[in-house]
Amino acid sequence: QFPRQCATIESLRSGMCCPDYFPVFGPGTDQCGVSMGRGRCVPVTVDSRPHGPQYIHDGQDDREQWPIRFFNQTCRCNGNFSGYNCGSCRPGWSGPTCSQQINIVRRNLLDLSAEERRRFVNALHQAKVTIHPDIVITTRRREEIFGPDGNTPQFENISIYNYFVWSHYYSVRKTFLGAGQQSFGGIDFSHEGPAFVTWHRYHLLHLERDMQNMLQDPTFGLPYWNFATGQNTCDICSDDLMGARSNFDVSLISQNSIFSQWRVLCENIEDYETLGTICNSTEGGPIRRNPAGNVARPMVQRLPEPEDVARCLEVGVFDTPPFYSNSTDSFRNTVEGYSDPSGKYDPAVRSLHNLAHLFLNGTGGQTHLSPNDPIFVLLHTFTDAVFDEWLRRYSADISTYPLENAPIGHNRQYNMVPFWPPVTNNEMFVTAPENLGYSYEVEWPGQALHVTEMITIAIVTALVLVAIIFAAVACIVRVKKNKDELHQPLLTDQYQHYSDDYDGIPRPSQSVV
Ligand SMILES: O=C1C=c2cc(C(=O)O)[nH]c2=CC1=O
Repeated sequence: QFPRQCATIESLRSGMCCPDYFPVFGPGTDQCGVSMGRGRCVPVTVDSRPHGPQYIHDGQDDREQWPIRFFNQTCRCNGNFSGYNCGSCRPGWSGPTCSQQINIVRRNLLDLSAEERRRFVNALHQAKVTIHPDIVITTRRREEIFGPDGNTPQFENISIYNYFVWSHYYSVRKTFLGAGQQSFGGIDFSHEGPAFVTWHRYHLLHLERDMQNMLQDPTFGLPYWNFATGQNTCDICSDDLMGARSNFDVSLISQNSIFSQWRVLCENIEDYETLGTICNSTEGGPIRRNPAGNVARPMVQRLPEPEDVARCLEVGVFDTPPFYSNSTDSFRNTVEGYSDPSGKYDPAVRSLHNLAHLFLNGTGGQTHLSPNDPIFVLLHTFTDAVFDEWLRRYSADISTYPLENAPIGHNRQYNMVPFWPPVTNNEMFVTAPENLGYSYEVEWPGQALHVTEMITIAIVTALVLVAIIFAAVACIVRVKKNKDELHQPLLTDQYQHYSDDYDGIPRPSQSVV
């Protein structure tokens, strides 16, 4: 969450986190790359608009008005420069002066060749075991951050992938209210509100960027898992991808997969909640996964259908009051999966993103743990692809993204917790190819038909058919009649009489034809 350079007593005491970019003349001489015009150190801007009624313990949580409890000065970078010291480029830009535009393609995992699959799995594993070069995590709440002796800052190193896991945990952890008191759970900075899509978008961008740097490959793109194919099986759970099922334990991953060796972070949730501690980088047990195996909840033994995605994309309003998990006719609540795919809120329903999580039935289905299962990455890139398609179809209409009164952390201008440098939800509400330098190689299912539409189409088709039959019959009758007329004898009775009488001499009452 914070740059290693800022994890010091001095930095915390001063509230300033503006690391040098290229300090030729000693520490503090090139804060934010100021000497080369990359950026400068400025006060942090925080969202101080009111939040919704769900959170009732103002003043008690370090994540309020993020990141002001830790730092109040940060780098603001110029142009396309970006990052904690303005040493990197904004998404979509690369090169030494960040002037080259780039586009990363995120592809369907199942479309990757055998070699591409192998490289992706290896890259994930490398991220799991490589210490993050820039970021450290806090392992205590702010009031305990100076350590027991008041002089030992409570930060830890963490691997690149484990930082991805930890940042999700930190965004969903409960508010500690004191020893002996129950922690407060009505708080979540990344789910059940409009920031669901923006937060997870940034979360993925961060991992993708970290992996690009680790691999020294600026073209590396995260693939996606289309979890809405109409099949109710985990089609990416094979040993060349996310790992098959173990033959020895239905809820473990096969030993032929490297992911069977992964160990999960943030398991000791009861400890964190009762002791007021924070998950650290210590790993625990293996990933558990039992797709479609939750016999106690048959509703989550299936995956979403392609029509569910098509229908969800027809919900044209981004979010609706109360901007929470009970919002109805809200695209965000529909793709998140608390509403049915047509947008109607129903407390008994789990669809799209939520259904895919619950289908995994194990580590990937528990919010504080879910990113430990690498399927999380692929499930969320697909969810982000749906969000991006929505942004394209509705011209990124932000008018229904609330500026205030959304659940805490979800207002439009709120800095997403726990990222550094500060980045607002607003900044992720843009079409990805044009603004963030990546796009999805994906085909969307056709427009879904509602039952009423299907009935209307059936009735209209039937009426048209009846009309065609009538017209055809009328046509046949008319043709037949015309034919009959043509076959009339050329000399009628009347003509015969006339010709019988005709002697070649015209008379006033007779005429020659
Ligand atoms: O990891 C997650 C697990 C989830 C379970 C639900 C649910 O609807 O019960 N939602 C989830 C979101 C997650 O991110």
